Amino acid sequence: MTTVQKIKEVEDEMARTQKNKATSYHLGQLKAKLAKLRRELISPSGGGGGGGGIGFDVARTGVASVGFVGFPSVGKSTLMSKLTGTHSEVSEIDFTTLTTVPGTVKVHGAPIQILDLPGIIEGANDGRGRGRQGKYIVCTDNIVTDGLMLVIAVARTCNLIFIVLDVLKPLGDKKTIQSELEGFGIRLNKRPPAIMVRKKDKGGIAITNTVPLTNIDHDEIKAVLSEYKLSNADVTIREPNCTSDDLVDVIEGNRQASVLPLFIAAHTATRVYIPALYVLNKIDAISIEELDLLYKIPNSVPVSSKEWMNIDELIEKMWEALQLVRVYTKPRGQSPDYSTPVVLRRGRCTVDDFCNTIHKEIAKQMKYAIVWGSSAKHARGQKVGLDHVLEDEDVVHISKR
Ligand SMILES: Nc1nc2c(ncn2[C@@H]2O[C@H](COP(=O)(O)OP(=O)(O)OP(=O)(O)O)[C@@H](O)[C@H]2O)c(=O)[nH]1
Ligand SMILES: [K+]
Ligand SMILES: [Mg+2]
Repeated sequence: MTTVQKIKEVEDEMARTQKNKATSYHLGQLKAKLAKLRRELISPSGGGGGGGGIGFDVARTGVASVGFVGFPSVGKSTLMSKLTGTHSEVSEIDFTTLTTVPGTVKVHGAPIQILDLPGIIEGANDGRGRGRQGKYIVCTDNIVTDGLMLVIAVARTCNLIFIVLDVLKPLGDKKTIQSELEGFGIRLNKRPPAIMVRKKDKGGIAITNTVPLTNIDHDEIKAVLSEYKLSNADVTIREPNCTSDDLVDVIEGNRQASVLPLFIAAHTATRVYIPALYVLNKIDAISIEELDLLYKIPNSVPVSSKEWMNIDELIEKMWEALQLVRVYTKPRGQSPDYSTPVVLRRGRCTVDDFCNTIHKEIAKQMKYAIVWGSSAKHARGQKVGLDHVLEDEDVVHISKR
């Protein structure tokens, strides 16, 4: 049986099983099994097609990347071509784009890589998906690429995902795409669950919760743990409305950190937490009243790629979601260089990060730095060390020994 067939079997069994007290242990086991099988599918050795080939290893440029994910013909390539000036084939025929097409757009001085991707579809039996594992296959010349695996593999490495939707098609598509990505460890607009699992040598399973357990019970927790062969562990749950999926995420997320005791902090290994924007395309084809309703969808931006409507708002939202920090260099006795900012990411924007981005020797040579801008205490500039956290549009002078 292939991994895909095994996944299908577990999914079917989960669909057949009603959630109640008597089944919660069994459901917990199934959840964990499913997570393990999906991981197998995306790992290079898993034979799922996730391990490379055309389009998987695009040269990465720019300071951050945005991947375009959506069903066929929603207008991904139209948007990408117009944003970046790079040609990516457009047509009304589905599956026009067959591989990753990179382009670059400069936003507020920072080059951002845009990755146009093939359309993905749900389900197998509509005659379009053919080949290896039955699902989501795109064929080019003699090369067979597993389209979904390509999209998943590239999307996992992006700093932001645009889920592109066609406003003329049912917006339920949003849910479908989200759950496809979720199934492969991509968490959109979420943070790692506040759950800690600490492995011990003995003492069995001890569960502590600082919030009420509304969506998971002790049986289900134990079932998930036993699937991962954890028979002695302390589990601390601070996540409100924690589910067995959250628990699986945390355990899967830490799978590779085999050092004991095992402190399980997510956002490692197989779970990735990526911000997403829902780009509602083709608004040129709907009425103002319909447009008003669209504005109520969270994290969404209605646009028309073809008619270049509301693209400014899209670029601004993209900029905010990327959380980039531009820092301008000021050489001694000269004015700051505003033309080429050093671009850092929020959370990794200390003076040390700034130095290392320029050259790995600079931090060693630095005596102190002077910072002007919102992170500085005074307008005349503040003398700081390597630990100082910079803000967007700060100006920095590095004084060397
Ligand atoms: N009315 C309207 N049509 C659009 C818009 N954007 C794209 N289209 C049309 O939608 C069709 C599909 O556009 P593509 O850019 O090829 O779509 P895609 O999502 O890249 O498609 P695949 O690569 O096949 O997945 C084309 O006929 C475009 O001209 C838009 O904003 N408004
Ligand atoms: K198309
Ligand atoms: Mg396309």
